[in-house]
Amino acid sequence: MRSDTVKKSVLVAVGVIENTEGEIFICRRGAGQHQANKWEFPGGKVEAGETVAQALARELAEEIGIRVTDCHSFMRIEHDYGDKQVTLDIRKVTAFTGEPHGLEGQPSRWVPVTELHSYDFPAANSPIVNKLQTEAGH
Ligand SMILES: Nc1nc2c([nH]c(=O)n2[C@@H]2O[C@H](COP(=O)(O)OP(=O)(O)OP(=O)(O)O)[C@@H](O)[C@H]2O)c(=O)[nH]1
Ligand SMILES: [Mg+2]
Repeated sequence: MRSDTVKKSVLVAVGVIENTEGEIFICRRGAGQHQANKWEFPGGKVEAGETVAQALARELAEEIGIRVTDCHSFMRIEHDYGDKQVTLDIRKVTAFTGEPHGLEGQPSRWVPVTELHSYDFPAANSPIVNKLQTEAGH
């Protein structure tokens, strides 16, 4: 890449959705997607004119059919995959209506925080899993 070329980062709204048992909802990415077949926290790209909170609400309605009623900032991660640079703005979703399920045919499940490390997530996600485990006292 030429040294005067500035790589453009894709801003992504990501939801760490927690239930009352302290489990986290994760989905599996599709075979044709970037970071194919990895597990992820649901979310997607922030579109022009949207705030991160609006994008998160839209993505979680579209992908897993819930309505977010309470969330707060959890962390922000910049990561360069080489083929793509992403900025993940991660929000912890602590209240919602509806029961999350994969509306786009993607596998999904609730996972105890202590088991998250055994799932194959994109490399950018490691700090998220580490912070969740630290917060849970593990
Ligand atoms: N949703 C989500 N995206 C992630 C995570 N970790 C991570 O690196 N990403 C990256 O963020 C980027 C955008 O996410 P996305 O593919 O869900 O975007 P989207 O829902 O708008 O998808 P689309 O392009 O199929 O419409 C992808 O390059 C993906 O690899 C994660 O935990 N959740
Ligand atoms: Mg998505």
